[in-house]
Amino acid sequence: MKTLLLAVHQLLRIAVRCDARRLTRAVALMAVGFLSTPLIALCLKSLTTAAVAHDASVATWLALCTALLLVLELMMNHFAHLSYFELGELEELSLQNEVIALAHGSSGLEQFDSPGYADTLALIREELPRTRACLEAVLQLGGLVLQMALTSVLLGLLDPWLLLLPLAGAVPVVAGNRAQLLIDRAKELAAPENRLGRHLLEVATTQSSVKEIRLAAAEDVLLRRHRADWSRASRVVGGAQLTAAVLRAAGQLVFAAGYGGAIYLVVGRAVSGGAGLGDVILVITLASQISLQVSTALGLLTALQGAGRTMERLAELRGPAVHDDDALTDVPAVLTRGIRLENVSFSYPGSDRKVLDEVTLDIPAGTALAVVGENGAGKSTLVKLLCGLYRPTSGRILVDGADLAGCDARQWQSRTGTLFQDFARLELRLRDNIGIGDLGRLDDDPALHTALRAAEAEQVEERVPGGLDGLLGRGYGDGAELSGGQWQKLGLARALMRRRPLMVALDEPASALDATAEHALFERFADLCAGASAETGAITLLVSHRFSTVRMADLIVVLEKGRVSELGTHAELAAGGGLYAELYDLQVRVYS
Ligand SMILES: Nc1ncnc2c1ncn2[C@@H]1O[C@H](COP(=O)(O)OP(=O)(O)OP(=O)(O)O)[C@@H](O)[C@H]1O
Repeated sequence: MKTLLLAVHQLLRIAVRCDARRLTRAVALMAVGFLSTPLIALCLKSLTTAAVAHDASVATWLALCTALLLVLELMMNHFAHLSYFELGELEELSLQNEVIALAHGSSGLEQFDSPGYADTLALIREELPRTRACLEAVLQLGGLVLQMALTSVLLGLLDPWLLLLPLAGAVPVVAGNRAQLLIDRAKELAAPENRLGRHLLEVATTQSSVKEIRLAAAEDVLLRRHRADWSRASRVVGGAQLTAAVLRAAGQLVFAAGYGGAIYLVVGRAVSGGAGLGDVILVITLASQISLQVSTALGLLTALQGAGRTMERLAELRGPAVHDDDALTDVPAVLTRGIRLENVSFSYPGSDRKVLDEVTLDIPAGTALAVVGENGAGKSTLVKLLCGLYRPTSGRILVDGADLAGCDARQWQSRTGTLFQDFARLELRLRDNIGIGDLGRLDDDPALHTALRAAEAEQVEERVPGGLDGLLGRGYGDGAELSGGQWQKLGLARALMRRRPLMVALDEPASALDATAEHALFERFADLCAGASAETGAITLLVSHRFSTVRMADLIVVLEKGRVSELGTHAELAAGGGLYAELYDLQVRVYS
């Protein structure tokens, strides 16, 4: 019941916010349409009585009234639909906007590491299109309540015992409600299997993975796993569906008994002379209407119960608001001292394993710092912490002496340009791919071209029909397909769009580039870093496994199992005989 009321409240609230006048018109039209139905039964009763009494003129008027009410019953819902169907679409849009806002409501990423959060988000995404029809369900349910109230009055006036009939009608509604709860709970239990099933389907059918799956002939393995996951999920949901069907049938049996009892009562009174033929017609008509009302209400409640669950899930997403609400300090306009990591340790949410362990590191303003280390050493994690996407589990990150945890993270992020190792391939216009790096300059073609040049990506633009306004990828349209290296260059151009950055962090920016492109990129890049450093004292952070690039940095830090094992210039570390020297020698030998 709470879930249902939540759905009704939220859907009406959003509709009022979207267009209160249109909603009022729809409610009025629906009310007229729904109230017509029991009035038809009343007219039929009087019509029968007039006909039995051979009163032709009253019978004629009543026949006209019945016809008019029938027209109202049929037409009002149709006109109401014209008012509320667009409202339903606006509701869905408003909820979609809220989901996007919630997913990005925090500057951090912690919530995305929780499997519960992922499940909730996946379920909401799946259910949202269904909310479009839910405003109609709320209005119809309101109409049914009015209809039921008028029906009860008419039955009660005839015989107070007949008031039991609408009560019997409530039994299948309550049973249906319970049944739906059982199904919802089962769906939640099966959510992880369903999520895995959907993911396997995606893995097996998306272009990026399909070639390797085919070469490995792994489709059978995936199919078997997919089938096993779905059948585990459907066993859980199937069991609940069966119990729910039994519950619903029991509720409907109670109503059928009430229906038979009411007709038996009024026919018995007619036989004994206590009621007229018109009364029998009234009860039979109203009882049939109640039967229809009950089955309609069951369908509507099911839809609204689902919408209520979606609203509850949205409330869950609103719940874990992540640490953006404290009094925040501004980030400095320019870096004078630099960034200091002070005993920084970090474990990902839900894990005790320290990915970074007591890292202490001074990065003076204007420094180009390279971070090296073996796979899994914690390099990308360090970048994410420096971007304010995660907070250290313990220790502090100081930006010119101010704790990053106390700074306005969004402001800090707006002063950092970052290319992640798993950079986004935005299957949108070329312009969006770069312009998202500085939304204020999305339509500033010269700025976009400068970023493209800086990332050595001018040729990518030439390759895209329509240039900056051309579509990339086949996500939703027939866009240009790019190579991995070309996508990476766009990611870099995006990172370089930031104006007056305080930190530019590039995580493996050349992993998909050929040697010539890499060399050209770093020559251009060194100039850019020098410019940014002179302007704002910006720090450049480069994560790379390629020592030809790393050696150009002012300072190099080596991470080993989340700890700083070496720190110095290339010359110092190469002569130091540690892991850096070992990896550097190995790479020089391999390439020579
Ligand atoms: N979102 C996450 N949740 C839990 N653990 C994670 C997450 N991301 C990374 N890790 C773990 O943290 C450790 C460090 O990962 P990270 O990506 O920082 O390493 P890296 O040094 O950048 O490695 P590579 O050179 O392979 O890119 C790894 O053991 C990884 O499994």
